[in-house]
Amino acid sequence: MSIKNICCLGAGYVGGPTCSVIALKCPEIKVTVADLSKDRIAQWNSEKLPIYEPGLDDVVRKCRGKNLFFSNNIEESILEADLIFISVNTPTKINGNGKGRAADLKYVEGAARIIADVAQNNKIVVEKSTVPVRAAESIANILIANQKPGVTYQILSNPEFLAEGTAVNDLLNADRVLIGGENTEAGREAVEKLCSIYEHWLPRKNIVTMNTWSSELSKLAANAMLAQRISSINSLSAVCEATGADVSEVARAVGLDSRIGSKFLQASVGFGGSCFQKDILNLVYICECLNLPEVAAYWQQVIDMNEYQKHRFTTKIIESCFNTLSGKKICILGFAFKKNTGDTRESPAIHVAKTLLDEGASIKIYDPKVDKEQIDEDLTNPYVCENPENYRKRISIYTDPYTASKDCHAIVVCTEWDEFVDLDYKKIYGNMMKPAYIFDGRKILDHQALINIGYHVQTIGKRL
Ligand SMILES: NC(=O)c1ccc[n+]([C@@H]2O[C@H](COP(=O)([O-])OP(=O)(O)OC[C@H]3O[C@@H](n4cnc5c(N)ncnc54)[C@H](O)[C@@H]3O)[C@@H](O)[C@H]2O)c1
Ligand SMILES: O=c1ccn([C@@H]2O[C@H](COP(=O)(O)OP(=O)(O)O[C@H]3O[C@H](CO)[C@@H](O)[C@H](O)[C@H]3O)[C@@H](O)[C@H]2O)c(=O)[nH]1
Repeated sequence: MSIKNICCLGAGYVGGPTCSVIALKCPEIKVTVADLSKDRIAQWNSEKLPIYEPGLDDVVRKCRGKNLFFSNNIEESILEADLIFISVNTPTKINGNGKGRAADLKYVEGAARIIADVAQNNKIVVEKSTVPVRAAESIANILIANQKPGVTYQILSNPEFLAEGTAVNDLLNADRVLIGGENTEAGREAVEKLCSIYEHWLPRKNIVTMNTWSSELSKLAANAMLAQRISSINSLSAVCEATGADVSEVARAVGLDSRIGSKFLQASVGFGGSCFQKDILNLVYICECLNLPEVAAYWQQVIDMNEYQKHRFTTKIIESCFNTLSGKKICILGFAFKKNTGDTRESPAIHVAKTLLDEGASIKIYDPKVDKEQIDEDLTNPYVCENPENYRKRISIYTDPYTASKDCHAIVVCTEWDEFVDLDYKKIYGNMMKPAYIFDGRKILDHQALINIGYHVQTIGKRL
């Protein structure tokens, strides 16, 4: 029997867009995205979705209320479903064993327990969250230990590779879909059923099936290798600054080798986002637990290089501004971890803002998609600052870049939003303190044009 009813536990950056695209491409399947959070579900059911993703509004508008539903009724959604995606968050543990490195599987476990409690008939349970290798075994253990008579489960691994800011396009045109399952008749049958969903819009050759543990590890490996490229080019950006080479030219030359390729070689203030750091730390932890310390140290270096890059960038700002920021006003352009998203998780802008605040500066922030409340939460939570009021009185948030930069000593570009490229930098210069500095952490501006206006310009991987 083919899949008629899908439920997804977790209406976040993955569950929401993934299920919206499934609903769009599989009109005969009822798709319900269920979440514990009342606020999040209310937003999914409103005109303003909880996440900003280009193209997502259209997809949701086409399907919502027809075959796509967002609900807090988790039990009912599970009861009705033939196939259940677990798409809950798997953050880095903040307490206990593996603190600061291991993935916290409490939400995955919670989801498995609800399924075990509620299920009355056979279910295919699909691990979509990014998890440590062999997590599917833990899910299976919970389900089997609580199994009701006549109910059977198949657990599949189906990691998600979408990137924020391009999620809809990534889902519609996925390079590959991975599906890991058991090599038994029932396992292969479950894999086929999941394949048939993706085959509504992707060619079969893009759907790769493998054993469950390979599928789980491939997700961590893909993120580790993508982040490794960024850390590699960022490490070379330091060499460029010290020698007079230009990292964009080096990246172009290296990327033209078809064995290397040109993607993910953009030097920057450092990578951010909810995945790279978390997933590499998870990989490092797994390697340590497997008694592979050399492998753990190898991947840890990708994170260390990212920290070094963020630190190098903020040090450059402080040193350029006569080694003191006390009483100075600095404008931060961009707070999201990359363009075309409002997500700020692990954004390098948080590191930049914190360092500038700790140096005594006042900061004026503009980002086209990040809410004021989010910035306040990011900069005043206990992991970032000890005295929120001391920070708050020196943070202001603006809805346009011209007011944000007025009377500032420096502008720091933290996110590569397209609109920052075409600002009227002459007008901005006129309203800034002199000497006026620009620190381009994303290498998106026309540096020579800025120098001609009168700015002091610094960027990554190039001496100006
Ligand atoms: N964000 C990305 O771009 C991305 C891409 C690929 C993979 N991933 C992985 O996908 C997973 C989800 O990431 P995300 O960014 O969507 O997280 P998120 O925090 O945006 O969303 C997770 C949602 O799960 C909900 N939730 C937690 N426990 C639940 C339960 N028992 N039942 C129902 N809902 C529950 C939370 O309330 C939250 O709304 C993570 O493992 C992440 O590593 C993320
Ligand atoms: O050449 C580059 C490419 C990216 N970045 C930065 O790296 C971070 C991550 O960017 P990106 O990978 O595009 O976005 P994510 O949404 O974090 O997506 C990554 O993490 C997801 C979650 O696991 C995976 O599904 C995706 O395949 C993987 O690309 C951002 O801060 C980017 O600015 C650079 O600095 N230089």
